[in-house]
Amino acid sequence: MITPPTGLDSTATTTTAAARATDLRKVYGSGDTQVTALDDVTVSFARGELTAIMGPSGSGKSTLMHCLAGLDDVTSGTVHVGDTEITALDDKRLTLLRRDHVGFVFQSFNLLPTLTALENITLPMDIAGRTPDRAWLDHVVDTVGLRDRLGHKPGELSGGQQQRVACARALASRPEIVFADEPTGNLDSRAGAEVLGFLRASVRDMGQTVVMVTHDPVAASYADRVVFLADGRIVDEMRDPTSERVLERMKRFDTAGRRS
Ligand SMILES: Nc1ncnc2c1ncn2[C@@H]1O[C@H](COP(=O)(O)OP(=O)(O)OP(=O)(O)O)[C@@H](O)[C@H]1O
Repeated sequence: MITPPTGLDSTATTTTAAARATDLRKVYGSGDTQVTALDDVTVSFARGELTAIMGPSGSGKSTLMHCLAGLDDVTSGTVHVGDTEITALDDKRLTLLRRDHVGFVFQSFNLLPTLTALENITLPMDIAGRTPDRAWLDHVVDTVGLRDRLGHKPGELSGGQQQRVACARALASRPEIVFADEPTGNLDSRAGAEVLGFLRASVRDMGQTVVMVTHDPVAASYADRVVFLADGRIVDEMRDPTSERVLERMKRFDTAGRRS
């Protein structure tokens, strides 16, 4: 196994969660239009695990991920990435933390069309003025199976290959944690399975930590753990999920009300 990513600070212990939220509250708007998207959420994401976040539409999944990743501010409560309380950082430090310690995979790939696959993969590090660790980059490229596609532009790649480029980009700088927002939402089931297999492998073989929002019970079955949200609260969790058990649990939201 390749050495797992290191913590944000050299004193971090391996028992520290890769990310955690405590009493997290997020309220949008005010007065009549006020929406409580997150209602005192406390949750922790252990290192070296793939966690899926599931729940009905509007339950707060994206808001939770955005707050955990420092992409959205919080109304109250705290978020830590490794040992760093990101809710206490000013904008400049938060930007640096996101750049250096957090990886992102989006539903829409978010690749630059004029750059090759390899240039897309190394772009965040190029911007940060960091030299990629060659051995690590090779390992990532081989794991995603892109070696013979590195010179291709996104338009010359299939959707699944583009998403694998996006995964490689997220992992190339060995972030503390990777957040994936519906990473298979735009892919057919075969390409989706490839991307999920790769995310799984990055956890198993590289010790990576991945948190993924998904609507798909099959995608969730790749996770070590599923966290279920409803009405902005964590209402359940499941370890070693199967797609059948996840589907059953999701059906209870439909039939027995959101807080079942
Ligand atoms: N920028 C915003 N302004 C106002 N309300 C918002 C905003 N973003 C989200 N919300 C509201 O917060 C709640 C949670 O939204 P969120 O997008 O986190 O849910 P979700 O579970 O990710 O939904 P979906 O599965 O449909 O993507 C919803 O009621 C939504 O309408």
